[in-house]
Amino acid sequence: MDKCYPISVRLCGKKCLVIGGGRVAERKIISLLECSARVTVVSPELTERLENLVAAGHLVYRQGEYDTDDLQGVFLVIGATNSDQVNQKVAKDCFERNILVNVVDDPLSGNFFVPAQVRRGSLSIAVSTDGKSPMFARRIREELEGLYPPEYSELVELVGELRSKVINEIADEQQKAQILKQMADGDLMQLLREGQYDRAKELVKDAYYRSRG
Ligand SMILES: C[C@@]1(CC(=O)O)C2=NC(=C\c3[nH]c(c(CCC(=O)O)c3CC(=O)O)Cc3[nH]c(c(CC(=O)O)c3CCC(=O)O)/C=C3\N/C(=C\2)[C@@H](CCC(=O)O)[C@]3(C)CC(=O)O)/[C@H]1CCC(=O)O
Ligand SMILES: NC(=O)c1ccc[n+]([C@@H]2O[C@H](COP(=O)([O-])OP(=O)(O)OC[C@H]3O[C@@H](n4cnc5c(N)ncnc54)[C@H](O)[C@@H]3O)[C@@H](O)[C@H]2O)c1
Repeated sequence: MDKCYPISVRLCGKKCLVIGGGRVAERKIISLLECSARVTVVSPELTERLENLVAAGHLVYRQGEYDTDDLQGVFLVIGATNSDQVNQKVAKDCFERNILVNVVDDPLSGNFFVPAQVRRGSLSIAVSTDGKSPMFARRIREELEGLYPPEYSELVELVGELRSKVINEIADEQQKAQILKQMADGDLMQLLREGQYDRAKELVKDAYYRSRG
């Protein structure tokens, strides 16, 4: 198979459609909602958690079986029914309309996979085996969770904030590049490996304030 092209897609406000309302659909819907997508689910029935999300107004529900008309104005689709035939039809309809589609029971019939991921605020680490072994992806994700604990979230925010300042405040291109490099240099990674998060933050701030005199 050809290599997949990894991207991070912004789904804020985008209309996403999930076909099927079972366990797998639930997992995918929750991660779409976390990315502020506008999600519609089409299924004869829903899990209890999905019912609660509908009742709370976080999710639009069309009760019934998949129909091609459901694809109108949709940016991304997940085919998550337990019927291979229905999932295949969803994939075919999406291909004809150039819509992004993920098929949960037959990876190669869609045009994207959903990777296992570690989220630390704006830092995301995605693991995919191109559908070859979801369990292997899960195991690697679990290992990465230990290597990149929640403290990384604050650090990434801090680096992002100071990076914007450097870009706005410093005109000299060479000096700019040098400070940005210092803000993420070898010592920083060593401190992080040792779990010294406060000292790591100080190092980043120092690199910035030294540059400002
Ligand atoms: C990463 C994660 C994200 C998510 O789903 O949101 C995800 N699967 C996860 C878990 C998981 N899935 C399965 C098991 C049971 C053990 C096993 O079978 O290995 C476990 C383990 C568990 O549950 O812990 C069963 C399974 N999965 C797929 C099939 C169909 C097939 O392979 O044909 C079957 C067999 C169904 C059956 O017939 O029973 C297919 C896909 N699953 C994918 C993603 C995509 C490929 C990702 C990649 O490139 O590696 C892909 C292609 C579709 C897609 O893009 O969604 C999530 C990690 C959660 C985490 O991080 O903990
Ligand atoms: N991608 C993954 O990570 C992964 C993991 C486990 C299983 N799977 C596969 O995913 C599929 C779904 O698994 P599940 O545990 O969520 O199944 P499930 O039986 O819990 O849910 C299936 C849902 O699809 C709905 N549905 C059936 N026909 C429909 C139609 N015509 N239109 C709309 N909705 C319809 C059902 O009402 C139900 O809500 C299975 O085929 C399973 O083999 C994938």
